[in-house]
Amino acid sequence: MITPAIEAGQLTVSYGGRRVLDHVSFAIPPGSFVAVLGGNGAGKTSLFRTILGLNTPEQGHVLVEGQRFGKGRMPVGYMPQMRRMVAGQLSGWHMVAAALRGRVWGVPWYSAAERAEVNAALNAVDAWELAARPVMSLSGGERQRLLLAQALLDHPRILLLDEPLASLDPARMRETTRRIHDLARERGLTVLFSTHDINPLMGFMDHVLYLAHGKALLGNVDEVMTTPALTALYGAPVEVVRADGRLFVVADGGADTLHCCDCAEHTR
Ligand SMILES: Nc1ncnc2c1ncn2[C@@H]1O[C@H](COP(=O)(O)OP(=O)(O)OP(=O)(O)O)[C@@H](O)[C@H]1O
Repeated sequence: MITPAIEAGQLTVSYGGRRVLDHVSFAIPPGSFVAVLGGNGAGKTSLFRTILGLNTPEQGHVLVEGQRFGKGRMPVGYMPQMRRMVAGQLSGWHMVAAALRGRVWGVPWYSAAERAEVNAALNAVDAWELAARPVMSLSGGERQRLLLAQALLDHPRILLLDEPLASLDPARMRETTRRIHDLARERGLTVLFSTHDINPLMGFMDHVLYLAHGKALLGNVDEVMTTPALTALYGAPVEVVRADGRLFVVADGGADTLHCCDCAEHTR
């Protein structure tokens, strides 16, 4: 049997007794491109942080290529949500370089191999022109590219990307998704890609991992994005609507769009 890239077994994550993930189990096949969906507070970031070993599960486990985190070097690149990013006078190049493994903050010397690795990561996301610019002068989309370059350092086999489409306009969402998809296919990477809008990922993702009310459902788009499947997951009536070739998940009553088009670009 092929070892899953990521496997959760009865995974339970709580904060102060409040369960965010409640006995969640799934197995992500290696090399797959997975959209991680769910409304605000559904637990997407918590899941990523648990995979990275930054949260300790209350119960259950999560395995990366069959191992618990901390057992040897983990092949995982992480792109955090941009709102957690601290921008400053640092140039784009130095911001990416700061994420090199084993770097001591503030030490300005880089080996030739480290410089080559940073340059390669910047080139891979087409961000070479951002290398000399102060991060604080960059647009949201440009900062996203630097965060993605950071995640590519150290040759990961798995990428955890936390809302890489936040703050992008609709055309850029599609372009960014395509860039990540093509890069992942070229390198054989497994990608977990959290987003509030599934539509820019249409045609790119292999699976959807949908989180709601502490539970998770993994499958392909046609299995997960159905009214019965999501109603069962939420434990309350929701409707999956297709309109103009786009997918919407709407709570019963119509007013509350749970994800997709709750992003600023689509609610204006
Ligand atoms: N360190 C923490 N301490 C206490 N509660 C936390 C902590 N981290 C997250 N939470 C809570 O856990 C829940 C899940 O948060 P999480 O950030 O994982 O959700 P998310 O799906 O990524 O949300 P969003 O789409 O809004 O980014 C939220 O209610 C959040 O307030």
